[in-house]
Amino acid sequence: MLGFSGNQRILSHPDISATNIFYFLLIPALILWYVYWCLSRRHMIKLAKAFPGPKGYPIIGNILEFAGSSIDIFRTIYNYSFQYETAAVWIGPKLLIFLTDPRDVEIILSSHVHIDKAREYRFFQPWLGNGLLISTGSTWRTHRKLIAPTFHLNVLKGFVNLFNANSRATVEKLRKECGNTFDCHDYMSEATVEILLETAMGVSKKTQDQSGYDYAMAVMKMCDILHLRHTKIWLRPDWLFNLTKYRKVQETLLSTIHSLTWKVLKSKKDAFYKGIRGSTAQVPIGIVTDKSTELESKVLEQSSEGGVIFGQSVGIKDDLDVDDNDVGEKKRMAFLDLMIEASQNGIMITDEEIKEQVDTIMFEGHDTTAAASSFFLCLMGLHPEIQAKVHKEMDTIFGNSDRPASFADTLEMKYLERCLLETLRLYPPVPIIAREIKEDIKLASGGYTLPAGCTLVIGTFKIHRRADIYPNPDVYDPDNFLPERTANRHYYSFIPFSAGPRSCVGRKYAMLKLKVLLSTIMRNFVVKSEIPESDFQLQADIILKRGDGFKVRLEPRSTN
Ligand code: HEM
Repeated sequence: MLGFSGNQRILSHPDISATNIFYFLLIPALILWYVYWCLSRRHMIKLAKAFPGPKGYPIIGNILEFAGSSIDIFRTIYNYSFQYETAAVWIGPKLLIFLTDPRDVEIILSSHVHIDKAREYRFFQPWLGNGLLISTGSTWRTHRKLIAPTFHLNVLKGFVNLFNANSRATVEKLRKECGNTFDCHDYMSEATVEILLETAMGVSKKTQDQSGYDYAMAVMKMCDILHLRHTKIWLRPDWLFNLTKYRKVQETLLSTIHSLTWKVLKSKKDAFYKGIRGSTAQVPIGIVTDKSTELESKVLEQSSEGGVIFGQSVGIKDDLDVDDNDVGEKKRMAFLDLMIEASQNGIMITDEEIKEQVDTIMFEGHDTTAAASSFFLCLMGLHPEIQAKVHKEMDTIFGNSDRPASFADTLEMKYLERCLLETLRLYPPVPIIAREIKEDIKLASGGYTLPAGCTLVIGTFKIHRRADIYPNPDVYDPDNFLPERTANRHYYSFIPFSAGPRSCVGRKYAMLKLKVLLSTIMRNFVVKSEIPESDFQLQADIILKRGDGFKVRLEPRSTN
């Protein structure tokens, strides 16, 4: 009673309100928390101090420099990369360490331990669930083992007819744009979504009442929201994000995206129960290409010996390069066929988990290749002399024939492949890779040690433009990928598909599909482009794109 009346007296005192008491206690509590927080991070702060990097303000660090649009942020980071090869940057309490030395990158990417994605990937969770891109630990290991063989070259060869059919359909759509200046990215996005549906997912694009275009647009807008959450600190906590308009927009976009994934899954399961295996998409008459040739077998033989296939994986063998003998007949299935078969045969994978993997492959498999092919076309338009060599190669392989490209033809597209690799060097669709570092790691360069608890950012874009690795690093020069030039380069100095155990599972799929799609386009058109590379407005919202659009003009090729 006494206490109650005492409290009452204090609270009714004109100068001591409940609010005053709250602030009176809050301030020391905050100071105590800050001191505790600093003490608990002493080790990280000490190791971070050894790194070079831009000076920041107390508490907020360098946050103000990363507050602009995605184009501004990209420019800030790129400009800093000239000042600092390795840099520590504080975004409020968060420590980011940027690496651009291939020797340091190798330590991280080749490791089977440092495979955890940065916390920022959690923003993908409502969309991709626990799919391959963001999962970790035993879930990731089990699913990676299941999924990697579905992108083996022997599976991919079976997709060539569908790659051709869809590439021809794209050419017919593009024909209507002849003479106009237009953004080719929309066409590339639609094509890459539809190709994925018909190949890796094995369903006909015609069974979807929603077009690949709507899906691609929803994915693009979802990436915008995720990018906002990465760069605007107030959108990071879920409870604050949920109060904003973006939450509602995200829900609508995810409903478009997930409705396609569920439809794909249902359609594939229906086919499975009817005993249908393989893609249900029809290959138009006249598209079917020749079976294996001598050249094909020779190159495949080389590939199983040393991973020599599609230039970018020279000398390194990973889980996509398993020998034919390691992959039993049963396992040689396309992605979704295998997922469904596995779930029916007692392998513990639920429908929800399959759906998360479908979402992951659909996202990773379309937006990346759409960006790569759009950059490729812009660069062709800007370099007529290089384009002429691509045309010459096409004429040498196909003559005057308009036959579809066979797998063996793609192996002969050596110059086009070099142009593609050079495009991925200058404009890697995934411009950075981020990891959560759980233990201190000694780096190879500069005597630095990465502190446990930091977020590591591998600057692929900058690594690809290091003057000590690539002479004239900003110049588009496909000869950078001549065998004699690649032979002496550090393997981790070209990592558009990442590398090591968490490398891109779809890299061979991507290269084969891009070769068929781009060769079909190049056989039919001359590409023109007026905006010089120095005026490209690069923006890195998850996938590297041009903020100003991928503007090109097409003219029909007279030889066809
Ligand atoms: C030019 C095209 C592509 C590029 C440049 C690319 C690049 C990458 C990169 C850099 C990563 C690692 C990301 C990270 O660690 O944060 C990655 C992972 C991944 N990519 Fe690709 N990708 C491409 C095409 C594809 C395709 C066509 C597919 C599937 C059909 C695919 C499926 C995946 C998956 C599932 C992962 C996660 C792998 C794992 O964590 O185990 N990608 N990709």
